[in-house]
Amino acid sequence: MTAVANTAPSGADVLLTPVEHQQPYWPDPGRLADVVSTLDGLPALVQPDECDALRLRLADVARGEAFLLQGGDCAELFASPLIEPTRNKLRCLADMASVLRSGSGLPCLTVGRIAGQYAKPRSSGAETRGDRALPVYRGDAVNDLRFDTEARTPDPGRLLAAYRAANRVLSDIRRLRTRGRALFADLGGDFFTSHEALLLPYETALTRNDPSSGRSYGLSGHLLWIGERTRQPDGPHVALMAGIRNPVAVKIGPTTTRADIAELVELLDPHREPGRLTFIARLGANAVHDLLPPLVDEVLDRGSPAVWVCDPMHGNTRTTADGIKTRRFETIWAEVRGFIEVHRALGTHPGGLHLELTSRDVTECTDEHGPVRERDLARRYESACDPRLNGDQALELARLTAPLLRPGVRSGGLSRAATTLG
Ligand SMILES: O=C[C@H](O)[C@H](O)COP(=O)(O)O
Ligand SMILES: C=C(OP(=O)(O)O)C(=O)O
Repeated sequence: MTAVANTAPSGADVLLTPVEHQQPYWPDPGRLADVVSTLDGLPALVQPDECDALRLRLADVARGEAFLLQGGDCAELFASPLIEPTRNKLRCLADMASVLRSGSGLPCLTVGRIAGQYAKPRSSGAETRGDRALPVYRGDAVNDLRFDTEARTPDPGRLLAAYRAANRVLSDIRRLRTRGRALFADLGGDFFTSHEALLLPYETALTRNDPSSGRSYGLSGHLLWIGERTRQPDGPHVALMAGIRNPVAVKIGPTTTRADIAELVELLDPHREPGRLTFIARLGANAVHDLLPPLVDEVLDRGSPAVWVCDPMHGNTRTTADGIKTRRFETIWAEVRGFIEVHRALGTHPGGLHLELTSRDVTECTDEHGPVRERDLARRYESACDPRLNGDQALELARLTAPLLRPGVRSGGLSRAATTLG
């Protein structure tokens, strides 16, 4: 497959030209080619059998026999005083998983937005401060958050730095697995990585053939997802994910149609394999009741066993009068509740949560009944991109969600899919 890589036109045009498929303009195509060839020669970050193991665990979720907790940073950073130790990230997910498990009676599968979440799709190519416009920050794998021209210029060398950073985090996870028995017991015995497969040159370089099965795997992470902005059925991201054997997910926003869902199912899971495909709905608290049912229905009509996960973050972002991007805890919770209600009404399984969160005591999302009001946001706003739940908010969301998972039909989606398949 040919990776799409945008190269810069010239000068200020870089700021103004819309980018294709969310690929940054790399000003030095020769350097990009060198980096890709270096990445081609580096060892895979994860192994095919680990991806297969996750697919099997996700099949349990597809059958309604487990719940998925997927969470972590909006944008991981290479290095910064704000960087959170891997152990703390895993502990936060482990605490949530314990609460979800004991409250719901279901096993909880934990997957981090971790060890690869270094690239961000953006709504605009430029960020303007005062009278100065620069390329927007697209994640540490592309450019630097600092607002100056050099820092914001996409640098292909950062793709190699992303590989090294992911490798370091994976080493941390492996070390914790050996030494942190209690931590891994709370995580559910195992832990998997995931990120948005956004940067095509990077993801293509880490797509490898597995000699034992003869199949291709995306070996930059266990679960790779396609974002809401790059989920076009005829786009390069869907084509790349269609060609790999990993479990894959697709984020779906409010403009998603039944026809989109139908095409995505055919392209990404033609064999209707439980655990292969996950839809991550991020529809917004106000829209979930109206928009989700026809999409779930289309999945059922297709005989697809796709897992349904709720991302209550990305459909509920707002900007304060002071220009701070935030989300209300109450609205996040309302979307989770709506998502579960829709699935209960349809007899399908509300399979999981996908959250931007941190164990750190940040003030990025407001909570009307907790300590973070709008006036507090600037106090400890550390995210490089979107607002995350802090440790207390994340645990509270798990506490509220768990009891709603207990009653109800647990195998609706798959059993209706099986019936349709005859
Ligand atoms: O995390 C997701 C996206 O990258 C983010 O929501 C885009 O934010 P923007 O609208 O500020 O570009
Ligand atoms: C960009 C993201 O989400 P979405 O594609 O749903 O906007 C994300 O989860 O980082």
